[in-house]
Amino acid sequence: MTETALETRGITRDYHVPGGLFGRPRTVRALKGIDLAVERGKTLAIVGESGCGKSTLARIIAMIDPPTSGTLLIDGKPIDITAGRITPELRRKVQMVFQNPYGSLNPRQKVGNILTEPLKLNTDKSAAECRDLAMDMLVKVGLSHAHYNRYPHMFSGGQRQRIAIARALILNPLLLVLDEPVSALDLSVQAQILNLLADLQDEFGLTYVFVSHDLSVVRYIADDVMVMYYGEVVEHRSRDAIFADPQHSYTKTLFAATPRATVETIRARLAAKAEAAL
Ligand SMILES: Nc1ncnc2c1ncn2[C@@H]1O[C@H](COP(=O)(O)OP(=O)(O)OP(=O)(O)O)[C@@H](O)[C@H]1O
Repeated sequence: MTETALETRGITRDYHVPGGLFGRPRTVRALKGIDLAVERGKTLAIVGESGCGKSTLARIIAMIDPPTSGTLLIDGKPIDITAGRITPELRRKVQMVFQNPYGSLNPRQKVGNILTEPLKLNTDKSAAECRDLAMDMLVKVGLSHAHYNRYPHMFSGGQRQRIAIARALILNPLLLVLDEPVSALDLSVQAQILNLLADLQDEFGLTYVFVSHDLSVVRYIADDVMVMYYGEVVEHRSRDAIFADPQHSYTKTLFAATPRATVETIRARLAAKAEAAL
């Protein structure tokens, strides 16, 4: 195990766009040489406007898509993402949580199956052991054993995202790539999921790459913040430094254009709710 859970060196990604009726085929360079490193147990937030390349980078880090050039290193080892080269052991180390908890869970599978399937496919644990691990994980993400035999449609958005997080954690990964994991949720539910992610990070020593366009969320969850603009990194510093004194003109514009509720507001609402319930 290395101290650097994730590193990228000069990652680029081109998309080939076929020509339309009048246009010629062209190549879009979505990532223009991304260098980053994330220490074990830390959270790197990636921010930037729509289309700057956040999701493209997230999918490369999660080994879902290959880069056009450059190197991805997981736990210090360079990864070859071409078909068939990712071993189950490597696949296990990086898991992804998506924005939409409604679309990312198979509606035909019970929660128990959703959680035990990765264990059955990737480990040689018995059915009973898989079931016990899934039950434990349900409790760790704030659900209960009674949820094991229910279907995803029987849950709220926040609960579904808890199931998606449980599925991501069941194989004991090193790194979670979270692509806008709370942006489809109500503000108070967002705060609950962010608190859960923070608790799980402490408990399991997880490393997070957290993609978000919401700076109040980033301020709450991140250790470091990387700002992207048209496929390039324009600023990458500690959260406190970047929020106190953004250096790049694009970062300044981005931060100035964010009148969203702060996490302090979310927290205050949660506290008020809890008080009201007493
Ligand atoms: N499959 C694709 N084919 C062609 N171009 C693509 C494809 N996927 C992404 N792109 C382009 O690559 C660039 C980066 O897109 P990407 O989705 O990574 O950005 P993003 O920052 O995640 O945006 P959003 O916040 O809207 O998801 C954009 O110009 C986008 O149009």
